[in-house]
Amino acid sequence: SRTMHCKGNSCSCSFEDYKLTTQWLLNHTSHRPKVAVICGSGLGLLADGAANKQTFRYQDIPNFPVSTVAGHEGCLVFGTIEGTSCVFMQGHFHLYEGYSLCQVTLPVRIFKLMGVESLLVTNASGGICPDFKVGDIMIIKDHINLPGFAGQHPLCGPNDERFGIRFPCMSDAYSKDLRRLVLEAGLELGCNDFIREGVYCMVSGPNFETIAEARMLRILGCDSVGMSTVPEVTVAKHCGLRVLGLSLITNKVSLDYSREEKVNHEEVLQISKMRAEVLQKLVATMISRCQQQSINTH
Ligand SMILES: O=P(O)(O)O[C@H]1O[C@H](CO)[C@@H](O)[C@H]1O
Ligand code: HPA
Repeated sequence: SRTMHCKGNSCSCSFEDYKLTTQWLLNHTSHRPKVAVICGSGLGLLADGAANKQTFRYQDIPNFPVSTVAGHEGCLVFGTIEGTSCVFMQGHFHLYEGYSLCQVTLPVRIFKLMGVESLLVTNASGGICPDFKVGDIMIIKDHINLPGFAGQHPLCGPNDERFGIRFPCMSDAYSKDLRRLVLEAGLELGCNDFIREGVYCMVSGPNFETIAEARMLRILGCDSVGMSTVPEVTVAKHCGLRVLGLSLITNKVSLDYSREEKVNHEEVLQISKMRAEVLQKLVATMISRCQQQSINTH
């Protein structure tokens, strides 16, 4: 059943909804993932390196939304990378698809209930920082939740203490340790000259920004802009997951009326494909290292 209860901007899936899906997955797979990876637009290939794969289509998983956007396969893939059990979402959900933010973030809470400890989120975004180039990988240092400012927030509605507290702290949403580890991994893999760090801003989409909007975002301190990730990260932080965010700069956002380039989704997917292999190596390295670090610190 697809039993989400949404009233206005307050959405709540009941604990039983999350439990039902979790139990269904636990009954259908023997994998017990410790790390979850959300693959952004065109980045489903990140799951390719996993061994002992078991794939479920979103439409076959009870309560799961389905992907409606090109570049999002709509599959949940369990597997292992260097002995670490993990799960990949090949495709994630967006506000612009018409989903409520509790549907968008439903998988995160299911991962938590399955025993996941770390979440690696990836996405495609437009570069606002003038120093960024197409193909750069931006480690997300922080975010701006623009829809959240307007009340489109996944934690609106009754708070379920079984997941987390009413007023979660967000000043440390992106783990400092994981950011350091990914910088080290990037250096070892020889991709440090296109790894950056910055602030990601979420807009609802689905249109790309006007030039005036892009200029506003730059003044607000945004380095890149996209239409996803922030709800999932917020819900992950609320329920105590460690988070790493990697944003692939697929286009430069126009900040200037004299520029003629016009962004489109095909270009976004093309750049994602181009960088998928290197991102795959980075993500694979991070899966084993972040789990190792988590074992060492507990
Ligand atoms: O889904 P992610 O990786 O964020 O992709 C980005 O690219 C798409 C637009 O081309 C939007 O979905 C935007 O959010
Ligand atoms: N704007 C918003 N979302 C995006 C962009 C962009 O320029 N590129 C990829 N996702």
